[in-house]
Amino acid sequence: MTRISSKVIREAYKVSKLLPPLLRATKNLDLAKCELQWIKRELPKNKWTEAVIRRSNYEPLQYVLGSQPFGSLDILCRRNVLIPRWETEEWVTRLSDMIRQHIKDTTQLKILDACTGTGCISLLLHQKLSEEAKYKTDILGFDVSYDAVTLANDNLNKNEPSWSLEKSSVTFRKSNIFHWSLNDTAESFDLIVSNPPYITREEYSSPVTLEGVARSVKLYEPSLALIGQYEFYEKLVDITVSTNAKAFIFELGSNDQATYVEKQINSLAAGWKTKMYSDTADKIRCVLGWKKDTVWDFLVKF
Ligand SMILES: C[S@@+](CC[C@H](N)C(=O)[O-])C[C@H]1O[C@@H](n2cnc3c(N)ncnc32)[C@H](O)[C@@H]1O
Repeated sequence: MTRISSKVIREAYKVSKLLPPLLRATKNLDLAKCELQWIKRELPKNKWTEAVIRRSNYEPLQYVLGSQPFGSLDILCRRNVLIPRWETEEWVTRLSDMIRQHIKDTTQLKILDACTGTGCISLLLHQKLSEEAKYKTDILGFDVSYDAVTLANDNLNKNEPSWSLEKSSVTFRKSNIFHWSLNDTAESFDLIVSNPPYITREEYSSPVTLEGVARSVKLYEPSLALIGQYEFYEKLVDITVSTNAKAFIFELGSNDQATYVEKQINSLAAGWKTKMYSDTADKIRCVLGWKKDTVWDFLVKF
C-alpha cells in the first residue's frame, strides 16, 4: 500500500482540513485537490464534510457526486450499478464516429446493448447517431439487475427532454442474458454491443486488487457487474447469430476472451471477419466482428 508522508499530510492540512481525509483514498495530493474542487463545485456546502468522509472510506467519487461524464452526457451513478469507464467511452465514441463517417445512406439502425448497466453505451450511441438526421436508431438495452434497469431509465429520462425521439427509440428492460431468447423481442438487430462482466474470479479474489482504486471497486461496485469469463461471450455470439446481426463489438479484458469470440463466431456462422482493438493505454479492450461484403466492412479500420 502506498504510504503518505507526514510532510504531505501537513501540506494538505494547510490548504484545507478537508484534504487529508481525501488523501487516504487518492494517495496523491494533486488528485485530492482536484476531488475537493469537484465536491465543492457539485455539492451544496452542507454536504462537503459527509462527502469527504464517504470518499475517505474509499467510496468512488462518482457515487459520492452522483454522476460521471460519458462523452457529452452526464450519467447518473448509484451504488449497485457499475460506474461507466473511460475505456468504454472511448470505443463507443469511436464506433459512433465511424458509423457516421461510413454509413452514408438514410438508415434505420437496430442496436442491442446487452448488460447495459447505467445505459451509458445505449445513450451515447443514441445521442451521437441522432445528431445525424439520416439515422433512425432503435436501441434496446437490457440488464439482469433491477437497480441497473431503474438507473438506465432514470438516465434516459434525464437526457430525453433534450433529444428528438420522434424518429428513434431507446428502451431498457430487465432480462437475464442466459435466459434471453429471440422470442423476447421477436425481431432482428443490425449491431450487438456489450460490455459484459469479464474479470475472472481469480483476478477478482487476488489480494493485489486490494490496492488503490481497485480497493474502492471491490468495496463498492457490484461483483455481479464484474465477474465473468467465457460464458457471457458464448451467449453474446449466440445472440449475434440468432438475431441475424451484421456486426458486433464486445468489450473484454484479455486476448484469450477475444480469441474465444473469434473461434465461436467462425464455428457458428460463415462469412464473418473479426478484429481485436486496443485502447489508448495499449490494453486489449474489444473484439469486433462484421459480416463480409456488407455496409459494416468499414470496421476493418477500427
Ligand atoms: C461491466 S458491467 C457494464 C455496464 C455498462 N454496460 C457499462 O459499460 O458501464 C456489466 C453489466 O452486466 C450485468 N449483468 C450481469 N449478469 C448479467 C446477466 N446474467 N444478464 C444480463 N446482465 C447481466 C450487470 O448487472 C452489469 O450491469
